[in-house]
Amino acid sequence: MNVAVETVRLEKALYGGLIEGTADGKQISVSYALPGELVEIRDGELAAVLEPSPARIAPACVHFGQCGGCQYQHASYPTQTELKAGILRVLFAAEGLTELPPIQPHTADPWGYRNRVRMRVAVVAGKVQVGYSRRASNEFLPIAMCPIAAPLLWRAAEALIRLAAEDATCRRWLAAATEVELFCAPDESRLQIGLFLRDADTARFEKEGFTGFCERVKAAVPELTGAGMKLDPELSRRTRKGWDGANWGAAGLNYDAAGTKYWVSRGAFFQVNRFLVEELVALVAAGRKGALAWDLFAGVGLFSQALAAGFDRIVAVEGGEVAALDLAQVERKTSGKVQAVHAPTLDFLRAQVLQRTRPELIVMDPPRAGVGAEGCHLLGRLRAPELVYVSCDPVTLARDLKVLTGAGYRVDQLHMVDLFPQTFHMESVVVLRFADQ
Ligand SMILES: C[S@@+](CC[C@H](N)C(=O)[O-])C[C@H]1O[C@@H](n2cnc3c(N)ncnc32)[C@H](O)[C@@H]1O
Repeated sequence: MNVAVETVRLEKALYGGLIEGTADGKQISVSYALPGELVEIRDGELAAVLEPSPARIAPACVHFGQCGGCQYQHASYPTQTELKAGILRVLFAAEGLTELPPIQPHTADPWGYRNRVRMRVAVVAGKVQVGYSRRASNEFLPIAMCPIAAPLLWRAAEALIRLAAEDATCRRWLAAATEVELFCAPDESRLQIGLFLRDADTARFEKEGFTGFCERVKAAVPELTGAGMKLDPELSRRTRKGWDGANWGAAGLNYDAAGTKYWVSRGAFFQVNRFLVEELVALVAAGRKGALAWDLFAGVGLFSQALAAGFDRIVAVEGGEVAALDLAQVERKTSGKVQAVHAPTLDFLRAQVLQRTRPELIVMDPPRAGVGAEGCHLLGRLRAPELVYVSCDPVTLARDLKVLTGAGYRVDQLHMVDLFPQTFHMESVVVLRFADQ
């Protein structure tokens, strides 16, 4: 068998975790390396680091390199943020965006930061295990630690494994699950569990027993305040067997951040980094004032509620079912100052362009797909004095910024908020102003 071995001096970080260099005139890239390193690559994998970077450190997790979750644990934390800022600049430049303000990094403790994890559940050699997907595959990887998760989340995961080994009811429930989602308050005082089941019939049959399962978990993890179970969404889609599932205790949790209590129902989106939510909110609200602001892709109203301090009225648009219900509660709580609209952002924008509405501020925080070309063109026609674009995907962000700058906006501030340390993911906050302002 021919084994391809190459010795390469690596030069630059690519989005996704790969580091690229040139060997024999061709570009070659590899994971778990760093710019400046001389490495040996065998069949596309890092085989040896011949000259390590001074930024290389020992990874903290025993699963690093096998687990699909983290890509940067081998890099010192300051290096991780430099790599991300560099990648952002390269992605912007690829869209012709070169005359930009400096990127301001925002960081916090890079460990134990996740308030939510979604783990796979599988029975391996007769034992219930939790884990993630193995890197670049769909194979189940059982795990014994997850140092980026809040300690309570991993303690709860360990309790579930233990209960499955000791207790027949717990074993039945967990053996029927494909995934478990654990979500906690920022101070780890409260925990929510969501179980996703592989088998609708078992789930229906067992519905009565769910309370018993939750009570056993509560005895082991006193922070548990609520739990729910439903059919795995993927399975439910494929088999078209929709089912409501069962619930125990509170239907969500009050998440205290930036001086506000946010009600987050089980299953609704909430920012995942418990140490940086306040900083993110501060960057978006930043003392901004006016008569009307829009919060597009509003979730449970994280930014809307902060904007309520400075604006007379906030229109918050959310497309997801669960978050939209929470947002409707925010409308009641703020006596209508925050107006909740349950609609896709594009439908909302199309209608507003016709009505020629012009808010002073538009905040938008889309999922990875970004705002998209039509949305950006509509924003161009609206000519809002200020846009704050919060993005979790720098590729779609760069694509959208190209359209927005082409439509008359200019980039005023660029922030890289490192919501996802140890991974290649990054959050960006871009402040844009309409060019005639
Ligand atoms: C990244 S989250 C941001 C939520 C919120 N801004 C926050 O910080 O908590 C994106 C939100 O957009 C919603 N969403 C996704 N696609 C949408 C669409 N086409 N129109 C409106 N909302 C959408 C999701 O349900 C989710 O709540």
